[in-house]
Amino acid sequence: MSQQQLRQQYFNARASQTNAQRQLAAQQVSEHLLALPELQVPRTIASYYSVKAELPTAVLNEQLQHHGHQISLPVLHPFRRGHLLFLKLHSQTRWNTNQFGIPEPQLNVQEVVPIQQLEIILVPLVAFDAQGNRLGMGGGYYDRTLQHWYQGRHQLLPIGLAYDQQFIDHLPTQPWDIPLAMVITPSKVWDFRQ
Ligand SMILES: Nc1nc2c(c(=O)[nH]1)N(C=O)[C@@H](CNc1ccc(C(=O)N[C@@H](CCC(=O)O)C(=O)O)cc1)CN2
Ligand SMILES: Nc1ncnc2c1ncn2[C@@H]1O[C@H](COP(=O)(O)OP(=O)(O)OP(=O)(O)O)[C@@H](O)[C@H]1O
Repeated sequence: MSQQQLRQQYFNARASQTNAQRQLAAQQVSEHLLALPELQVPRTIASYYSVKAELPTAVLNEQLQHHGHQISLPVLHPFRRGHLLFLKLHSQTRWNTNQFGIPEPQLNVQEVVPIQQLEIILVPLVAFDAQGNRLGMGGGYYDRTLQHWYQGRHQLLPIGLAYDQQFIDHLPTQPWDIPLAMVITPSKVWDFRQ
């Protein structure tokens, strides 16, 4: 099956969840995440603003903040095409909608969190496999973000958030794909680190 056919199939799997299933799944994923040893001290975390059929992050982001973690959200880079910036989320955050219809904090250099400072990055995905490979929306945004992390040697834990139905045994990989360290679903915490 082609990458595009896989994306369509798993896009449909994600979309088939009812609202009640989505909220329950988000709560279960949130509990697994907050229980990780890595989150027992305050962390600098990049999350995402969920849209459409994605695993909802609104409650999760609030709970993370409530536990003392600093949350930032992705913003499409104004001139580096295909790249993301991460901006702090707080009660005064002003919002824009990007070209994909996704809300993002208004660009303000003072709110930018350099990738090198991020400790954990929560990644949306369409499908993931048993090696931690990820199929995304096809923009390559997270591949580019994680590549920065790979090249610098700083610690960053990329964690995918997903429904159980997004699992596939084996995804075809591309040379630029960088595997996730973990994926959290309602029923399981997948840890792909040795
Ligand atoms: N919530 C969320 N934020 C995110 C991502 C994501 O996947 N989810 N991204 C992950 O990279 C980045 C944005 N990348 C994107 C890349 C492509 C499309 C896209 O092709 N959208 C289709 C609509 C798909 C649909 O039918 O819902 C489009 O605009 O035609 C969207 C986001 C950064 N922020
Ligand atoms: N590190 C990189 N450097 C240059 N180009 C890249 C890099 N990563 C990805 N790309 C380009 O981005 C395009 C989309 O990649 P891919 O289909 O793997 O995206 P994705 O991981 O599904 O999307 P996203 O991360 O936005 O959710 C590819 O065609 C590739 O050319």
